[in-house]
Amino acid sequence: MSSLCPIPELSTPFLSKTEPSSSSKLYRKLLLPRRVPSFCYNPSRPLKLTNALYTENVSLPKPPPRTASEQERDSISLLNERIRRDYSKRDALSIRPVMDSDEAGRYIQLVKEQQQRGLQKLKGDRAKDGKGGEKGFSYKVDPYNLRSGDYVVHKKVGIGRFVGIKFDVPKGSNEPIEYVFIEYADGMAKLPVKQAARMLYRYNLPNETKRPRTLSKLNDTTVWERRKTKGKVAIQKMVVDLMELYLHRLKQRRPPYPKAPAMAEFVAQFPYKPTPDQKQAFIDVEKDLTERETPMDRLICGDVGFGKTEVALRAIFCVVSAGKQAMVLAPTIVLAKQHFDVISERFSPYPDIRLGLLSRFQTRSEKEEYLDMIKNGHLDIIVGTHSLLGSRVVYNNLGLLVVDEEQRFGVKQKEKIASFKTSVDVLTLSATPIPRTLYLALTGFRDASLISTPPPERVPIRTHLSAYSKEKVISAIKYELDRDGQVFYVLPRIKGLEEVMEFLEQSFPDTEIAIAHGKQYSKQLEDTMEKFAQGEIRILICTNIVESGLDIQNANTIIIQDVQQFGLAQLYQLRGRVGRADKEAHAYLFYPDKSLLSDQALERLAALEECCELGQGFQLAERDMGIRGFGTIFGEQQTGDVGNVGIDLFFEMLFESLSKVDEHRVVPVPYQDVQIDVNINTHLPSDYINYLENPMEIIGEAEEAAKRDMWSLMQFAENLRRQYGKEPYSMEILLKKLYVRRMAADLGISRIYASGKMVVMNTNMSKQVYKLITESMASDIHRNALIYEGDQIKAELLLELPREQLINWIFQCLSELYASLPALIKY
Ligand SMILES: Nc1ncnc2c1ncn2[C@@H]1O[C@H](COP(=O)(O)OP(=O)(O)OP(=O)(O)O)[C@@H](O)[C@H]1O
Repeated sequence: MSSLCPIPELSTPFLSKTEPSSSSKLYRKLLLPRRVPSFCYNPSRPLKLTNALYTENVSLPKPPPRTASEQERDSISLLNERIRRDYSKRDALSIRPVMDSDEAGRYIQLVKEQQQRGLQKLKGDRAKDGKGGEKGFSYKVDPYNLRSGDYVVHKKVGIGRFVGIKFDVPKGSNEPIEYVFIEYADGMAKLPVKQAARMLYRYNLPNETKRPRTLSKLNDTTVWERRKTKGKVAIQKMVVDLMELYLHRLKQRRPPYPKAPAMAEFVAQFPYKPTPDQKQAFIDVEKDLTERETPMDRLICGDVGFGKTEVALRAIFCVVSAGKQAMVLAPTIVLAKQHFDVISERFSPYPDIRLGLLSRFQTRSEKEEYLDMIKNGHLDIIVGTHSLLGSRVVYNNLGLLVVDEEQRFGVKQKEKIASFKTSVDVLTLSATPIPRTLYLALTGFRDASLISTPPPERVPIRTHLSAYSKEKVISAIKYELDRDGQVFYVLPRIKGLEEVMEFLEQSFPDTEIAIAHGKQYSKQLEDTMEKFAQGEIRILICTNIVESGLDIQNANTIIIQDVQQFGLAQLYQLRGRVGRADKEAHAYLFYPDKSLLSDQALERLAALEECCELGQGFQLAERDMGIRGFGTIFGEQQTGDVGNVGIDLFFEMLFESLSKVDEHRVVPVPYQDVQIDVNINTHLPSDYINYLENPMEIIGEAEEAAKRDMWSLMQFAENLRRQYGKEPYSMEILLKKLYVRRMAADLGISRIYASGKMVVMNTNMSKQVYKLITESMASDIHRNALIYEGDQIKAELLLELPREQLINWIFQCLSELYASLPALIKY
């Protein structure tokens, strides 16, 4: 038997303890050659050291393989893995705890007030609406608008399939009333129509036919409840990430820009009268730059062609006038070229402002020259694609980054863009319109300016919906070519493009026609697009790759074949390709044959035809846009959670979560103030102590790591295991106690003690937070044992547990509570 050796405890003296036999295998590792120097965890450089350990991994003594049961019961590893997952996600978002709770409290209040103003405006809008009804999003369905087969969501029961509406006689009456019949996995439900209108949500967007994984069960709603909770927590996490990013950004500092004296002149050179939304956006951006001390991170959101560019140009002028550089980032070289041309033109009266376009079509030496000019500050405005984000591009004095269509960049590039946000001002332009409702609800979370009205002289696009006919295609194209315009011809698939090409080449033999689709080599595609932009190609036969981006004022006819295969939002975006100047534009929507379309599809298309007024189509597609807009604002968090609960409930939960952001806040307790009154007196086996070499130091470092934060503690435990193998039971309990204290501190629990079968945790946690946390707990065992009473969380156990088992129980219970922490604001 191992001899036992007392070690100074963390807070209580060690107790002699015999190791359980199951862990005796673990001691085999003690026979392995020892690593010299001994465990070298350096509390002042924990991250660096971990990396070093990672890379040195090969030279470490390998712990003996662990049995399945050892692995299974290793709750520390499970917790560590989860923490690592959560942290790496937060790391990618550059979220770091940066403020104390008072400071955070003030910011949260600020965000809350801004949001309240947004919601107030929304109410005002509704009043203006005159009907008192909701404009924009309305969550509930009108049962009479449902089609047999549509998926619906009942908040209490879950996802079912709508069958129909029929008269039936309710119990205890002989008057038949109308019922909505819904099929569930285990039977049919009927709901009086009035009730259905209150209780039902749609699962899909109007023209989507996504199938849910399963239908819910009428007689067992537990699965549905779980899904709903999962959805709620996921949404809550997104909101918190957004909030934390915002708080983080508000901490950054830079001196405000001086108001450029030449600005008035620059403004006067804009040839148009700005729309009211543009005016507001100009004011917003100017305030961000010249009045605020935090770098700007503003989104300019508006439909294609609504005049976002001028907002960016004025920001550039302000920054460049102060002697700083501005970078304009576009997702493709064609768009970069487009921006370059516009900027060159607008800045032509200012020859001192030097402008460059970095493109991969440049020769190596040209590129080198450009890079040198950027580095030496000889270029003031640099336009280009993601190549501008590369490490070879060294800026001299970068002040502003303008990003066009950020959602079209890759993950790595977005991360790079995010990293700029802490030091330079960033203006993001997005052509994904955000529904006003969503925008207002999000006010306070992200700075955005909405341009929702088109420039005045824009002429509505004339939309023509009909069955496909070659004659109609020819006459539409002929009309456009005769007025020297250009034509987009869009098909839903690559297959079929060639066939259209043949037909058009025969009909218009002297016209330059080309094909563009996403599977082409990028060089070929960009060449084609460039030629189309230059007017060399007159007809572009393409897939929906033209859906966003291109601004070709001379292309004013778009033909969309097999229109039934496109989503409403897609059609809306596609149609927006044309009508970007003051010429009347035409959109021809062709379906193959009426008999092949469902009534429903036809009705929806007809709605698109009727909504030809500018902005009206937008209203029609608003809900659909909501999801994209949401992605734009949130940086495309996975909206996979939509599938769990359906679209309408998702948005309802989102709005609820947004409006309750300050309620979901946990104020951590300083680690030193947390009292764990469960006396564990353990002795570590002497073999292990000998093996550790410097056990007292290691224990001290463990405590230091726990004091610092969860990440450090996790790293400490992982390093310990990597170096010395899985610890013996007594050390595991010791570590668990540290974890318990750390988790308690983060959860706002100041004291944990046991009194008979009762475990009591004193906490500052609010009831709402407690509810959110416990609802999302994975195991019923812990959840069912917990009760919230004022400032205490209590658990009644079945029997009084021995102290080590009690620590195990508390460790498990807190680990589960801790899993919800990412969904909470933690300052
Ligand atoms: N207030 C205005 N009145 C009339 N025309 C305007 C106005 N503002 C901008 N324009 C013109 O409208 C056209 C489209 O504007 P702009 O390119 O800025 O749109 P955008 O919102 O940036 O679109 P995209 O998403 O394609 O980049 C340009 O030719 C621009 O000069």
